[in-house]
Amino acid sequence: MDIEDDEILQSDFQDENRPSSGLSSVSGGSSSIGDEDYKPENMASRMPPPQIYVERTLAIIKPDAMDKANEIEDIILRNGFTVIQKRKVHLSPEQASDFYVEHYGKMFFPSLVAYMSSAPIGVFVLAKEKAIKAWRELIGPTNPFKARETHPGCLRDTYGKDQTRNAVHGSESFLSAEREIRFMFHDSIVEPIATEQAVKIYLSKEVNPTLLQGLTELCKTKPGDPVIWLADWLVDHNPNKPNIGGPVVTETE
Ligand SMILES: Nc1ncnc2c1ncn2[C@@H]1O[C@H](COP(=O)(O)OP(=O)(O)OP(=O)(O)O)[C@@H](O)[C@H]1O
Repeated sequence: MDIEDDEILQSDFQDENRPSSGLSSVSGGSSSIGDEDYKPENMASRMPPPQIYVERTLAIIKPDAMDKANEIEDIILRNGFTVIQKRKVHLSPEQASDFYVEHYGKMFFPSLVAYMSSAPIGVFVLAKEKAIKAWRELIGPTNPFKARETHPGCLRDTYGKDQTRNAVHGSESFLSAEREIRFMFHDSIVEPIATEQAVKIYLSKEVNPTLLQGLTELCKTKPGDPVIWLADWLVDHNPNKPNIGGPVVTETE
C-alpha cells in the first residue's frame, strides 16, 4: 500500500466513551447501606452494568471527496465519533479489488476499482456506541440521487456525485468492520474487535469478581486514599499473579 501521509492517532477516548466505574451506587456512605449490601453478589445487583462503548467501524473518504476531508472529519467528530486511527493511502488497483472483493463479477466492479485506486483516500477507524449503524446512517444510501430524496442532509447527499463517486464508505457489519480495519491498519490492530456482548462477558468473567471483592473491602476499610488502596489490594489479590513457590535459593560464593 502506498502510504502518502501515514498519520496514526491513538486518540484519547472522550468522556462518554470511557468505561463508567459504576461506583456511584456504593459511594457516599449512605446510611441505608448495611453489611449485607457489601456482599459482592448484592453489590452486583445494585450496580448498573458497565457501559463500555467499543464498537468500531471503518470509514473511508473516497477520492472525489478528499477536497472536503477536513469538513467531513468535523462532521464525524460533531456526531460523537472518536477517531481511533486515521491515515491517507493510495490503493493500487490490486488492493482496491481485494478490498471490494465481494463485488467481484458485478458490472460496476471494474469502474469501482479504477475509481478507488485513482487517487488517495482517507481511512478512519471510528468508535462510538453502535458505531457501525450510526456511521451507515450518517452516510446514507449508496446512490447520492436517492439519498437526496430519502435522506436529505446525509453525507452522500451533501458530497456524493454519482453512484460510484459517492464520497464515503462505511463497514456493513462487525465482520466486515474487523476485516476492513485489519486490511487498512494491519500493523496496529491485532486483536479481534470486541462486541458489546463480548465485553460484558469478559468483564463479568475476568474482572468483576475480583473488583467487587476489592470494593467490598474498600468500603469496609474506608482508607484515606481509596484509589491507591484499591490499586494495592488488586495487585495483592490478582488471581493471575504468578505463583512463585518453592524454597528460597540463597546464592553462596
Ligand atoms: N450500481 C452501481 N453502479 C456503480 N457503482 C456502484 C453501484 N453499486 C455500488 N457501487 C459502488 O460500489 C460501492 C460498494 O457498493 P455497496 O453495494 O457495498 O454499497 P455501500 O455498502 O453503500 O457502499 P460502501 O461499501 O462503499 O460503503 C458503492 O459505495 C459504490 O461506490
